[in-house]
Amino acid sequence: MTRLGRLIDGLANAEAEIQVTAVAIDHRQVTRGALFGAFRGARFNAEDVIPDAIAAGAVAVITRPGVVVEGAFHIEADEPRRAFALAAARFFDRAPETLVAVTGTNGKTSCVELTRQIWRQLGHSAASIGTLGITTTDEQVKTGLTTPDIVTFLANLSGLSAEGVSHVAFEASSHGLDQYRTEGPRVAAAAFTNLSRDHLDYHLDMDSYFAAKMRLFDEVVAADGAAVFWADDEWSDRAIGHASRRGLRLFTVGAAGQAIRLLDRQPTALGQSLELDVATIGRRSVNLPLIGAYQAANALVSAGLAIATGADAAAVIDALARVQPVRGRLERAALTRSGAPIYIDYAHTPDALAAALAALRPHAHGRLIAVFGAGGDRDAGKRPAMGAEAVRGADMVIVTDDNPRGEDPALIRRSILSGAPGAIEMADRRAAIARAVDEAQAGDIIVIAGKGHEQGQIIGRGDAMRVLPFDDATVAREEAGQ
Ligand SMILES: CC(=O)N[C@H]1[C@@H](OP(=O)(O)OP(=O)(O)OC[C@H]2O[C@@H](n3ccc(=O)[nH]c3=O)[C@H](O)[C@@H]2O)O[C@H](CO)[C@@H](O)[C@@H]1O[C@H](C)C(=O)N[C@@H](C)C(=O)N[C@H](CCC(=O)O)C(=O)O
Ligand SMILES: Nc1ncnc2c1ncn2[C@@H]1O[C@H](COP(=O)(O)OP(=O)(O)OP(=O)(O)O)[C@@H](O)[C@H]1O
Ligand SMILES: N[C@H](CCC[C@H](N)C(=O)O)C(=O)O
Ligand SMILES: [Mg+2]
Repeated sequence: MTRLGRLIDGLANAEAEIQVTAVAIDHRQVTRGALFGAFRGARFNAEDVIPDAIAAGAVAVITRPGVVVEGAFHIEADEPRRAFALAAARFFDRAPETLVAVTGTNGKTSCVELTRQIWRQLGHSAASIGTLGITTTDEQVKTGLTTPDIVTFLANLSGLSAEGVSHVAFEASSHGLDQYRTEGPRVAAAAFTNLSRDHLDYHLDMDSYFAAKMRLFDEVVAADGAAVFWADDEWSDRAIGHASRRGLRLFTVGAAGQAIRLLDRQPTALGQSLELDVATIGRRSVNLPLIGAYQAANALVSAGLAIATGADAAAVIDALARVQPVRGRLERAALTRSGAPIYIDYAHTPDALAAALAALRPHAHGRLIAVFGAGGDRDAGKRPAMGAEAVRGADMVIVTDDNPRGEDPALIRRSILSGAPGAIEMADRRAAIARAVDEAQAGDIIVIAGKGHEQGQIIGRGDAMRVLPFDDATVAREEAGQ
């Protein structure tokens, strides 16, 4: 319980004394004494249910200007989601001391997980929040979204802090940034991995998509904070420009990086050796136990985040030699009877597919066989480009289903196939995996992309939506006879 005056500045005496017992953004979760944020969304307009929220006990309501609120104190704000987030952050009060955020089209989950692992090796109590859920040393709890809604986010940060977690890395998705899902607590450092086509169903064009991500550097990270950039992406310089204009401390990593320069990278059987030039400590060699250029990039961004928030650079670089693979990201799940390894990867964009195939290519003495699809009710324009990257990077391509949601799966496959001449179509994902297993010879590699850690196929939308249990790694093992 707290005074409204502690959550919102500049209130008159009477309003400042209103007692607030909870914060909510869904009218079905409003309890007596709640501060309610009523927002217009893509599917629902919560402004229509303000009377219900007040009947349920809301004592104050934040909305955009001009909305009618009767029977509770009304706070009008041009950016109501932001105003609510800032008030809610004060309500929850406590958050881990060191909070860092990662944005970018691909690599967010990998980076928050690797950053958590590095911190843990350095002896900190650390957690990550993102697509995999909330991960601590002891457990993983699912949230359903990459960036949870603001109330879930703040409540979890408060809970983690109460459990003694001092360091948290979280994924800032473009949807999350656009909807102010992570405002409020002090973010000490923010990182950018890369930008390529995804989510244009929501953001409409690449410039708007980029702009949504740049809010992380323009507004969310603390003014005296740090910004870590993968320097080798075609969008990196523009992103760095945002951080420079804000006066953030810059840490660039990669072949063009200043803080950690990647001098050389050589694949080894189970990983890769990296030659680095690290600011303040000089040249270092490290054996990273993860394969592929993209995983080296994510490891360096994660190292950058740890160093930028005060960790000892030499200890951080040493920690890279002991990181564990990230679930569903180039995870080696099974071996076929003919001896071909089967990898599971979460590539669901054209760029990610290219990166995953490039990562595996040096390890394939024979053919690279790719099995993948594309999600329904998501950016449709990426589908032919995913097909094109698959036929460019693999020797055999099998197009199948991946969460068709409310769309006709045959049309999704047809769209992918329009960019993938010569690809095989197999609607049923298990049958597609079985076909790949059947085809693979010794020396070949199979990659099953798009679902990574996911545990189901999402079919239908709205009330008709169902999730059929499906785990690529389990099916791969079963079809390989393991
Ligand atoms: C497009 C999108 O991002 N939608 C998310 C967003 O919706 P929205 O704000 O438009 O909400 P809405 O459902 O229209 O409702 C508007 C408001 O009314 C409230 N409400 C709603 C219903 C009701 O009965 N009463 C009520 O008060 C809601 O709490 C909300 O505040 O906020 C909702 C509540 O937090 C989310 O559930 C919803 O996620 C949908 C299900 C979703 O699929 N989101 C995906 C696309 C997403 O966010 N993905 C990103 C990136 C993925 C990645 O690349 O990793 C992610 O961060 O996960
Ligand atoms: N740095 C990178 N560069 C290019 N591709 C990458 C990079 N990191 C990851 N990928 C590809 O993207 C896939 C997803 O990686 P990850 O889950 O870390 O990204 P994400 O940004 O969290 O994705 P999402 O938007 O779904 O949350 C990987 O399986 C890989 O195929
Ligand atoms: N976070 C991403 C995951 C996509 C994974 C893929 N399996 C799909 O369903 O499209 C999204 O919601 O767009
Ligand atoms: Mg993610």
